[in-house]
Amino acid sequence: MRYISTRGQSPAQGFCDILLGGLAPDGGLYLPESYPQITRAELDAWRGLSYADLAYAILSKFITDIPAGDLKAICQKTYTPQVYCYTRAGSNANDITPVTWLNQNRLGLQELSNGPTLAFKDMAMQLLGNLFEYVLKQRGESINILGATSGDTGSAAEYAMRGKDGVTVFMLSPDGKMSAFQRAQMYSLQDENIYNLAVRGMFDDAQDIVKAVSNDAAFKAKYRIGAVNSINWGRVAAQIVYYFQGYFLATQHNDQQVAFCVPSGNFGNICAGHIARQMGLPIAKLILATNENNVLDEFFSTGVYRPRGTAETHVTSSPSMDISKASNFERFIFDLVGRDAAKVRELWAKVDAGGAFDLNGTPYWADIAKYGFASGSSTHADRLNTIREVWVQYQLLIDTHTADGVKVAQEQIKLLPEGIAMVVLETAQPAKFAETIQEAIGQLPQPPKGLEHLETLPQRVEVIDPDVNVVKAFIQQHVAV
Ligand SMILES: Cc1ncc(COP(=O)(O)O)c(C=O)c1O
Ligand SMILES: N[C@@H](CCOP(=O)(O)O)C(=O)O
Repeated sequence: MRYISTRGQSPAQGFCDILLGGLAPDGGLYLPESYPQITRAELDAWRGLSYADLAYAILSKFITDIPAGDLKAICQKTYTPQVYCYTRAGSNANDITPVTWLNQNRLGLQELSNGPTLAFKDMAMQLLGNLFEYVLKQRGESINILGATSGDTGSAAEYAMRGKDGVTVFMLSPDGKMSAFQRAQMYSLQDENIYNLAVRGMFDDAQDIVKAVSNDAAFKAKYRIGAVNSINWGRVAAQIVYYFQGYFLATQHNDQQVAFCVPSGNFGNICAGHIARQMGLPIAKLILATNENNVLDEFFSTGVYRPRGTAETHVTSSPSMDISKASNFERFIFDLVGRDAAKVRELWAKVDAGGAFDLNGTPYWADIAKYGFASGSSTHADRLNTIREVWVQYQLLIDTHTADGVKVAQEQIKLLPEGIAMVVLETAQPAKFAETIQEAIGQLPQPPKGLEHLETLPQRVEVIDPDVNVVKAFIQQHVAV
């Protein structure tokens, strides 16, 4: 399998090369030359596989430059109930991402946050850590990861990479915008290969810095800069797997369809759902849920994509989705415009200059329905109501991001044909957002065993201005060349 850039001006490369490289040299994002198509016989054969075997079956279609035995061993090592151990009481830990039904097999929650940092990022990041280690060892190389987080990618990456030979992590986070638990998860790590930099700004400022560094070819090569955000195709590829698993757990046979509702910010999670659907997984609808930062809901409702600046980006109680410039959205638009890279370049010339684009009235917009998207958004009040309602009605505690998903799913389920189940992706555990949970139900969530004292540990973080040169200088000081 070869990978091409959404901007069309970089040579096609194999998986292991793009795994270490992140952004394409032309500033675009990598995608497979074409999506593998799943036959009905394959879908039938995959029903009932363990998560690790399913991951291997799917990922081996995308990763053709790692020997089959090695890739299988990496999947087996990654997807175990020991790694994904924070399962909800009563759920089957062997499913890795179990589905809990709220409403008679109609509305379900797929638990994606049972990994070490209690968010869905662990689903892909644990695999990425093992893939990095494998590829770097094969090549005798090292890598310096530069990432941006709004709360969950950072800790997931740091837990996946801590102590790994040849890997150093520089993680940018928005100063003061994450929850106390999220800050403690990252900043309490004392490992020598982990550096936390809190940027005076929002996530989008941090992500812009990551992209600017990645677009400086000479710096990137000299300091061996790699990516762990979902701009890295490896992240998206690994996320495809749980859509298949969710489908199998939510249905009895492969003639059925499922709708997924996905709490969204950077468009990485739902992008994986889009690709699963393009591969032939019977997904009736992909429903995108945003918080008050509703740029993506605006696009799917109007055809206008208008990323917003820091001043227009709200600090909300689902902070990991406080994103106004969704990097993965470019991958979807590449497909929507018929994989016309020149068109993507034209649209992103506007976006990169701080502008917007409007596809309404174009042939692309006329085609949008065939991709199966719907969308909605949620507010702080909605979030509190949803958390309270799910707690009172079902005795289940959900986090603030999942609550955004449940709120939108409840609106959209009315539009689905009977017999199609709606699965909301549960993207984090409530313990990460204790303050809002207390506001919603009047009591604090119970932190998982072993994590009760996390917030009392000493923290190590450097606060910096949102300036690419400051970040480059920091890397130069801490990396030997
Ligand atoms: C808990 C949680 N939910 C939802 C999202 C949104 O996912 P994505 O950015 O892939 O759209 C994030 C961050 O990405 C997150 O951390
Ligand atoms: N919500 C994310 C933001 C980064 O998203 P990514 O999936 O592109 O890494 C976070 O929690 O950090």
